[in-house]
Amino acid sequence: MFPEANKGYSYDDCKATADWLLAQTDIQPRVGIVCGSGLGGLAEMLKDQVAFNYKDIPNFPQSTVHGHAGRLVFGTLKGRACVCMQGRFHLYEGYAVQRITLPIRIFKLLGVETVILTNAAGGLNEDFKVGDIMVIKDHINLPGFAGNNPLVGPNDERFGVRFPCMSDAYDRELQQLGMDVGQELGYGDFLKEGVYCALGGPSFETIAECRMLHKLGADAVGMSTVHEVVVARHCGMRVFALSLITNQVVMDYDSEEKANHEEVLQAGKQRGLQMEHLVSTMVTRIEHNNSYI
Ligand SMILES: O=P(O)(O)O[C@H]1O[C@H](CO)[C@@H](O)[C@H]1O
Ligand SMILES: Nc1nc2[nH]cnc2c(=O)[nH]1
Repeated sequence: MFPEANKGYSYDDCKATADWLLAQTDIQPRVGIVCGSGLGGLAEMLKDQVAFNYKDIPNFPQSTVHGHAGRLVFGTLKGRACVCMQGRFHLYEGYAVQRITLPIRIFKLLGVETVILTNAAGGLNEDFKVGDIMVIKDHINLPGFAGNNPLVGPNDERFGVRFPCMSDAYDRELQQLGMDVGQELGYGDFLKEGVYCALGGPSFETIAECRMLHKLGADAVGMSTVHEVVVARHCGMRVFALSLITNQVVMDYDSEEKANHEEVLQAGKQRGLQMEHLVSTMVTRIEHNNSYI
């Protein structure tokens, strides 16, 4: 049964990688961060860095997408111990969904309690503009509808239960904290909340697909994050996630606009600093026992 679903992704495989990492750093991270396309600058903010190239980490996949550096960085943000993925993995790179999410299980075994994810996404909500930052309140996992869920395969109870709840996937207190911190930083004009929908990619959406996703209740569309969130929640970590709206999707047959990865990276450059500031301020407000200050 499930011949491929557990190859290299077992509890013992994850533990071996986590132990290998812990043996090489004194930093015991409580917060794990995943950086989206063009948003890896956040990792540079970490002090006392101990960094690993993905290619040097046993059992780790490799980054293949421009804008994803492929480094795992341990360090501190204003004294809080963190680990940061400077580059994530996507279904369209050809990895099994269990492999894409392997680092999230490694986060858990490193002692991470809270996961913060960022991504670049297309805006479906007509009220959104390029450069808006969306606090994700929920998601639609379209690959999951078709059975492409990272929890497919034998369930290891050491990670979590067979049928995990997802109605509380995005921690409500952290969402509130994100909105409060955003307001404090003066980001009110471009801070939004909404539902993120993931597709497999790598092709961007057709006009009909965008119209359909909008009708389904999605505010932003991308090709990542939801798999990581499912795995993080399965093993009991709290989740906070942000989308940077890097482009407005095309909904109109008269439009000449064409989505492309360069504009996605460009928007990341323009709003990257504020995203980094929002995330780093949040980190300083999360206590190690997962309450907030
Ligand atoms: O979700 P992240 O990794 O931010 O990347 C987003 O940007 C890329 C498309 O430009 C896709 O990979 C999409 O998912
Ligand atoms: N699927 C998808 N991913 C994105 N990532 C950044 N922009 C987009 C978009 O418009 N569609």
